[in-house]
Amino acid sequence: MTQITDSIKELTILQPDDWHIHLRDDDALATTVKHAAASFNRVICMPNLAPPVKNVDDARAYRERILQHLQASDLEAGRKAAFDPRMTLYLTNQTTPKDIELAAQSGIVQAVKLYPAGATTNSADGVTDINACVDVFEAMEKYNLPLLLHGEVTHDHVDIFDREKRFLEEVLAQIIAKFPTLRIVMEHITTSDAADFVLAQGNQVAATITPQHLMFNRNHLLLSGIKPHFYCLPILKRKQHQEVLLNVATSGSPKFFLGTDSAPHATDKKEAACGCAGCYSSSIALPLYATAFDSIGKIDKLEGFASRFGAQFYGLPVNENTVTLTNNPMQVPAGYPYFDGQTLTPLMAGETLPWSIKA
Ligand SMILES: NC(=O)N[C@@H](CC(=O)O)C(=O)O
Ligand SMILES: [Zn+2]
Ligand SMILES: [Zn+2]
Repeated sequence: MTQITDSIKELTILQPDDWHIHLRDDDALATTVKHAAASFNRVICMPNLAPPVKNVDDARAYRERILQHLQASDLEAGRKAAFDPRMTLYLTNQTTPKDIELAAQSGIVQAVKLYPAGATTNSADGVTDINACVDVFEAMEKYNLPLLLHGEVTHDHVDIFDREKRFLEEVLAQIIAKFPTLRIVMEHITTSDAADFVLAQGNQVAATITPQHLMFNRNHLLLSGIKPHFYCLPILKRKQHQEVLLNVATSGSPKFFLGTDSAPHATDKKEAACGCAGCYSSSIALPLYATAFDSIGKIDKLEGFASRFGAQFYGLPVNENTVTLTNNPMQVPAGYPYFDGQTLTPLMAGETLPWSIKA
């Protein structure tokens, strides 16, 4: 499907899906849904609302709120029909096998998300003891519902840059050993350790990769003044890790696929003495990924990563419509209007990207 024409530098690929996005709720949806639906067909909506999406009823109600904003938006009819928010349940210490059974039968819940308690934004209700989840993991195996992981340990004494690596050894390896057929996605991987770990497992274990972890490293966050819009969790790592992530994302391995982790926080919540974690990228995600892939001459690998491998992992058909990216530069907006008069600052605000979406 990938068509590259050297002279005009255009790339037409099957419509991508975003397998990890935060749309938030209520008034925030007026901004986030429009941006997501402009680029993606299926999106996996993360459940870390306050309160979280804990069961099928919550998921169904949240999905309805999302779809209402889609109808209210100015999208043309074709895109409306294709946009399909897929829901996740937030795993808590109280989640039961029955919740899993109902989720699997619902037709709208695509996966279950595990946040170690305290690991990231709105994770206070997350799991405190993985051993208490045994019957739930068994049910997920039985009903073939994947487990999505925010893969970081949370002990105070573990350095922030080591938390993902420690999770692989101390938590993920145990889960895989006990539940060998459970399908697992390590979300937003940030290290060569995670890439190697995922590669060493069977096909039931995969990973998503964000645009920021492909394009940036901790120098971008911390050198020449702290840059709050590069702050997300898991935190950006060393350049060596960035390079490995870019290599595996462009390798053609179906274990790695697109998940933006687009995580909106109003500008004044990011540019603050105690700034929130999360990069907003959904509106410019395709130009960002195209720029990252093209930076090492691998733009031809974008379609697999963005439009095929995620669907394949989740057992869904690939999309039928296409999107064309062009090597015409675009300027990233300085900000977007957000609810209650706030603004939202995207990743790379005000900067120029070499790739854009063809109208
Ligand atoms: N990635 C982030 O830094 N933040 C996400 C939560 C998450 O995905 O960990 C958010 O919801 O803000
Ligand atoms: Zn996370
Ligand atoms: Zn996330």
